[in-house]
Amino acid sequence: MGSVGTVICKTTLVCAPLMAETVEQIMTDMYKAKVQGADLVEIRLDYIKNFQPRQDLETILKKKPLPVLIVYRDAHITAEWRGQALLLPKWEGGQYEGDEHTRLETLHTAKELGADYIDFELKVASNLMEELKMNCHSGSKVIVSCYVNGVTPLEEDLNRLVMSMQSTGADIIKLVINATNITEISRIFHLLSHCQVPLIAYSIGERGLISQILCPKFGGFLVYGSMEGNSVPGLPTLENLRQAYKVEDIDEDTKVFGLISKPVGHSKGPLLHNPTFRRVKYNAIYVPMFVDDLKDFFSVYSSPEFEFAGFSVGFPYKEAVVEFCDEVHPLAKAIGAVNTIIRRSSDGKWVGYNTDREASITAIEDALKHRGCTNGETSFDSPLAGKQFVLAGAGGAGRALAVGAKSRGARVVIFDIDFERAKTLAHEVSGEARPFEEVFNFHPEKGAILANATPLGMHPNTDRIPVAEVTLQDYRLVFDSVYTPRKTRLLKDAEAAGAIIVSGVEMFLRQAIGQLNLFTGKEAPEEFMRDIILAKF
Ligand SMILES: O=C1C[C@@](O)(C(=O)O)C[C@@H](O)[C@@H]1O
Repeated sequence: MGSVGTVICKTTLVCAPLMAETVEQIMTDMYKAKVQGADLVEIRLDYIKNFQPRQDLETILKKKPLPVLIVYRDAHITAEWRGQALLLPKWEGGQYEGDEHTRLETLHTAKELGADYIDFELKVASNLMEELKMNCHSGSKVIVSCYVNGVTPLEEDLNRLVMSMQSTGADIIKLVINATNITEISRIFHLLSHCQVPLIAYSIGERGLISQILCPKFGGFLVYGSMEGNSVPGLPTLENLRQAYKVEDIDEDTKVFGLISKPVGHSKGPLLHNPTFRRVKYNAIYVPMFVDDLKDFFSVYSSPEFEFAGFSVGFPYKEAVVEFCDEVHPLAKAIGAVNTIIRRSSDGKWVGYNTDREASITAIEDALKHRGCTNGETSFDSPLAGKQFVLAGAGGAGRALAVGAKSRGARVVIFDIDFERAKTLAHEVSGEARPFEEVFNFHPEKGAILANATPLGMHPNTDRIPVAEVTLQDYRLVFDSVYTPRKTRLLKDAEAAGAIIVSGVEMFLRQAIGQLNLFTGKEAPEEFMRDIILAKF
């Protein structure tokens, strides 16, 4: 798709919205935004207290270290699109309570004083355009903006809306939606690829994040990034745009990979995969994809026009995603869970893999070996052989652990809140399922291994552990597949009880190494990836 559209902008700009209450603070923030990598700033005049239009604009525009986009939002502004009230999203919401004439006069003054861009809402733009164009001796560009806060219009309706915005004679168009499903973002990608005028188009919120990060691939005019310490909900930070995603390096040929999960914001995948792609000189980007419905997601994004090249699959989709793969690697099939999908370049088919199994089991084995817990005569025997392996959670991650432990000769005991699910998995690994109610009274064999594959312990449930604390002393090793936080409460308690502990970070790193090999077809730089993990966690 990136290749078929009319790509207007060669380089997408990064813009920091500033909402300070004093002109002094705006000046300070402008310099900070520049240091943090912004190409321009959007200044919200309506946030300035005791605003003196001409005087304050002169101060701001005379000394600006970066190009400036001026916005002056009315507190009551709504626009009409097909009879539906269009309200502003919160961070874009206006503060100005005065009369409309003064507001528009102020925007004209900003233009006259040399603001680089001025934003007019669609509702007022049509009447103003003639006047603005006649008065075009200043170099300011006019942005005509519109915010759709209700249901995202269908593609034809969005096209019509963009055309009506275009017909105002705007230099640049800005359209903001509030997507309730990631599939709605595909409409933004279409618009960005095909619009004849420079376009700023994105959705706010967690489901909309990809519209912002991938905007350079589809030729968007600018992307917003919030400043450090000033983060705006639903916007990426300047730091992430510049350092993790390096949006300046994204072009229409950049391959898109993403993590399909819900929730997704906790993942450290983008911080690990993106620098690694650059390290191995692979033109790709890895983004969080907040997915509500796998069927909808694949029905829209399987289309080759979006050029999505592969996915990591996280909680809670590792088992359900199997049916959306055209082929599944035998190992993943045996596990019944997929955490990696790639689009095979020869035929465009989705092929599913599992890199969790080896990642988790080798992390546990290496920790045991490191502490001298070998088993059997030769170093080829797994230290897990013959051990009791107690597993909490029989979902996607639990399946990988159970099948892995069984392959190493361990005896698996499974707890899951869903007893049927525990029984099914136990049957597959010739293990034993126990009702969840028993988990807090369950006393393992001395020297057993405990693995948590439930989300307990992960934010926001950081205080919870999946077994009774008193039983922890019986375990030789405790593993937690949760990796945010690095040391969960389970691991802290287990360490205090004398067990060897293995953090989910180790599994996370190893599964990502396996994924990177599959994503790029190149050998993953393991030391480089390990160093990132050490620095970022
Ligand atoms: O379990 C995990 C973690 C993960 O979901 C993440 O949070 O980045 C990514 C998955 O590939 C992996 O199997």
